[in-house]
Amino acid sequence: MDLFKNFADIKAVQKLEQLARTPYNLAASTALSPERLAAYRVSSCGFDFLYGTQRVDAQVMQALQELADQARLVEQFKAMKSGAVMNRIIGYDSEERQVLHTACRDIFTDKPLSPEETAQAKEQLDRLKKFLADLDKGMICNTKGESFTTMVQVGIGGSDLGPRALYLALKRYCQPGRKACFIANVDPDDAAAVLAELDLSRTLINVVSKSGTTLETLTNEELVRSALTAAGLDPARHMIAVTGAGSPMDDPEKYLAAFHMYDYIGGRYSATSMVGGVTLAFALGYENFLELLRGANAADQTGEQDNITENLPLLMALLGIWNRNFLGHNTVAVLPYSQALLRFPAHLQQCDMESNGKQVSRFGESVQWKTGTIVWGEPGTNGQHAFYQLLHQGSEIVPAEFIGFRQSQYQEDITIKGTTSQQKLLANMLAQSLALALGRVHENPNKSFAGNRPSSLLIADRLTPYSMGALLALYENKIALQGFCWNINSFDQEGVQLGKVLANRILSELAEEKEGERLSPDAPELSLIKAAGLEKK
Ligand SMILES: O=P(O)(O)OC[C@H]1O[C@](O)(CO)[C@@H](O)[C@@H]1O
Repeated sequence: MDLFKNFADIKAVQKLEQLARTPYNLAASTALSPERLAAYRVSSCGFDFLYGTQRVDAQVMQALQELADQARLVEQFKAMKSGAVMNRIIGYDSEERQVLHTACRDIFTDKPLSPEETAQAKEQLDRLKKFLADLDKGMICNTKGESFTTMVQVGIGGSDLGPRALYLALKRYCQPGRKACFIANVDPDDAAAVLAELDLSRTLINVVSKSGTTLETLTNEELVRSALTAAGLDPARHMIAVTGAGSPMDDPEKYLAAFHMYDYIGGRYSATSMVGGVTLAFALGYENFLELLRGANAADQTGEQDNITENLPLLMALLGIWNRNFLGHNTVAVLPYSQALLRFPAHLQQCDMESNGKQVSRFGESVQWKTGTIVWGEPGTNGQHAFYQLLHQGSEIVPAEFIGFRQSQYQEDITIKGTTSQQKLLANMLAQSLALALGRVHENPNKSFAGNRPSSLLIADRLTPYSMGALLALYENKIALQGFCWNINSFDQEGVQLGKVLANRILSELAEEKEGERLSPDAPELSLIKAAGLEKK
């Protein structure tokens, strides 16, 4: 495909390499002038993005725009949204799929970019709306005629992390008498702890797996089924499913209701499909889920702008590439100053690292440049009392992405010494960004801060379904745009397969399956089973 180009062959890359020899010094006395902080600011889909505390200047910004243009990033993004087969490795066996999670939220126009897929998304939304209405009207209820109050989502990876992060972020908006819980880990204690808290008779179990083959999810499905049976309940009245059309789990007979997602939606990009939709709409209400989609759609539209100062996900992507490929920083910390976003960094870890943790280009060649960044993070201010020491004075420079909101969600606050808790929270976020940039000169070396450490700030008025949807899609789009720039396939995950194969071999051995399927006596799996003390006596 002539849209694909190797990163190293892009002219702007050489220019950026030159510029990276003398990057902007954030610790210089006049570095953070009012003019700079006002100029390095972009507003989009309800967020203000402040990047005056990144190590960029006008020349770098110009070169990053050239990089975007020469790599045809926006064209690739539009091609993705319009249904081009972006999930592929040319010349090799690969998934060969479209990448159309954006179609799930392109539902607010008469002219969606991918009409067929948006029609499928709308069909699923209509079915969900009807299901929820039937629950409200009491047409679907337990055997005693009582309503369901809780939905437990059983799924893992993309079938858990995004939906869970969004639910926790928006719990404030739960409908009265509704809540959601999540079981992901095959660790039986995960399920036991969740189930112990529930009245199963008032609970719906939502089993979510795109492939319908994931070991953890299928195991937990059986575990929950047996818990229902043990409680004298009929699983057929309590269990619903979300799965890929045609997957082994796609058997409506087994479930009270079943919803579909499609192979053109990657697991880690599926939170705005039925994978997130069923649980979120049950707990938060259908209208709030639509608001989330509206916010995500706004971020998808922003991603079509050519100019990096009008295209926030592109700007975020390019600043990340500047830090990764040109300034040589290996990790990025995502630091939400919002307790509700506590699992958002975990979701981004999958979304980003499973997408861009690749070393083969879309031409099937080994890449000669750095790709995916290590993503991690925790909410502030808690993180300040944990790992920020390393951010300020450690030998590793970690670019930080701060996220904050001017107002709290619950609006229950207290003024102490003239400021509210929300102001204290935000003051800390701004202070951290400044401290990283400016540093401090001190005669005692142990008390001095070198500064000149990059960060950016993403600020909106409030964490609502709309702003959460926008935030989610800004990051999803940032990640895809970075993958396009690195010329890697951000939409497959071959790197998770080997571990699954080996786990299955170990499990066959532990299950003492038939002779022909047992491991040979010198197999490393067998030696490790013995060394770990897991051998059957
Ligand atoms: O939804 P599924 O098919 O159960 O997959 C769960 C997760 O497993 C993975 O394939 C990785 O093992 C993820 O990409 C995916 O989100």
